[in-house]
Amino acid sequence: MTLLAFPALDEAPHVARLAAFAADAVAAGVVDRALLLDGGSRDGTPQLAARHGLEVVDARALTGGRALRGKGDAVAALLRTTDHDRLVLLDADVEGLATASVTRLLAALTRPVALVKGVCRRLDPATGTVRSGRVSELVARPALELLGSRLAGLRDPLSGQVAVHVPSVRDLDLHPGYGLELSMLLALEQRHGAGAVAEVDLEPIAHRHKDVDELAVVAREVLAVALGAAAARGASWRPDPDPERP
Ligand SMILES: O=c1ccn([C@@H]2O[C@H](COP(=O)(O)OP(=O)(O)O)[C@@H](O)[C@H]2O)c(=O)[nH]1
Ligand SMILES: O=C(O)[C@@H](COP(=O)(O)O)O[C@H]1O[C@H](CO)[C@@H](O)[C@H](O)[C@H]1O
Repeated sequence: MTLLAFPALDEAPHVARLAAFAADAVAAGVVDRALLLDGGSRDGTPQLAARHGLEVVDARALTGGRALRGKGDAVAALLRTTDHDRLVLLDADVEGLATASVTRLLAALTRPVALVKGVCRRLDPATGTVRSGRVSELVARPALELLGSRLAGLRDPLSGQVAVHVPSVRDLDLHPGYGLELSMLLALEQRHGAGAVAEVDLEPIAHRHKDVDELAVVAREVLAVALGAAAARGASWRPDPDPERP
């Protein structure tokens, strides 16, 4: 059984689109259930979703009322409590995807793959060019390279558009905030090898772009995961300082 969830914190402007997306995906039989995973919105997101007929799960109810520490905390709570064996996550603010994107993610979720990352090329409306996310380019991929991870070859390591095999990821040690994506990659690689992760191309997307101050918070949390992984490798581990240079 397959669940589609939109992790959302204060995403009211996107709710009508998400409700229509969810209805289409269920009607097409691509997923069995779809819901908005609310992380404690204060802008009326859950109420608006309910009015549009989109099921809402308050992530705080999944943690016994404990305050949430971020997206990773909400997603981990859903992973621990769902009885669906496949979960598709799509960021609530990402526009440009279609039901076919979900189909493509799920089609690649066959053993030994436990996590399929959707490559989300950002469409820059000003120039018409596409690129990956800034934290992916500047923090996550360099960190994966320095850690010697085979996953450094991923094109969009921090993509929030993913399909996962729930039993393979539900007890992984996941970062409670924006480090969720990198922590899931590294924990899966450690347990099952890099072959547990696959990537598929999705449509070019548009989403809200944080300014540098906001993005620094994301980068810090992603870096915290990388530093934790480095520490776990022990004193004998040394990064190759110039892995890319001739
Ligand atoms: O505490 C949080 C923070 C973010 N999000 C959601 O996680 C997704 C990705 O977050 P955001 O857009 O802030 O990250 P970005 O993609 O801009 O780095 C979005 O759907 C957010 O609404 C969440 O559910 N809980
Ligand atoms: O990669 C990134 O730099 C950020 C921001 O992307 P942009 O440079 O604003 O397109 O977005 C990603 O990282 C977040 C934190 O892990 C994820 O939650 C997003 O889904 C992902 O798109």
